[in-house]
Amino acid sequence: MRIAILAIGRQKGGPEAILVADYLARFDAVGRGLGLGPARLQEIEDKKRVGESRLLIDAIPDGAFAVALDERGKAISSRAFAGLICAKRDEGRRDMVFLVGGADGHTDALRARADRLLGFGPMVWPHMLARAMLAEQLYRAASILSGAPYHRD
Ligand SMILES: C[S@@+](CC[C@H](N)C(=O)[O-])C[C@H]1O[C@@H](n2cnc3c(N)ncnc32)[C@H](O)[C@@H]1O
Repeated sequence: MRIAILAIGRQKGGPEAILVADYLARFDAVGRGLGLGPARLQEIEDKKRVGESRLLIDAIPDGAFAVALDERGKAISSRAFAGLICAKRDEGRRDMVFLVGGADGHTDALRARADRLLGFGPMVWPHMLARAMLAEQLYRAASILSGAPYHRD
């Protein structure tokens, strides 16, 4: 199952970009044996929130399970997150995508389109940091599913 982070904004270099690239490469290395990956980051740019959310919706591949990252979303444990990815893979989904908004967040239309709203708690995180946190959780999920000792409860 292919994974994509569809994210508003472009980042040229910087610590968050290094973290995203590093964790997605680690995800691919562990996920290869699990039927997971490749994982990619697709950056999308627009200047208005409505336009941004529309571009994110349009970038969702047909049949993909879409998870919108949103501070209003439900927070789940890393093991539950791994379980969600595993369940979508086992359903035979070809794509799972994660939608990260810009400075103004997502529209109601995007939230309605998403199959799941995922929160990292009620605090608002910078969108570039949210990407990096998500990439780490993807790697952690793959490690959990592979039985590697990276994750400790
Ligand atoms: C700066 S935040 C947008 C905040 C905006 N006030 C809103 O209403 O969503 C940019 C993006 O980062 C992600 N993000 C920020 N904090 C988050 C959190 N606590 N949980 C999940 N995603 C978060 C979301 O994808 C959000 O659209």
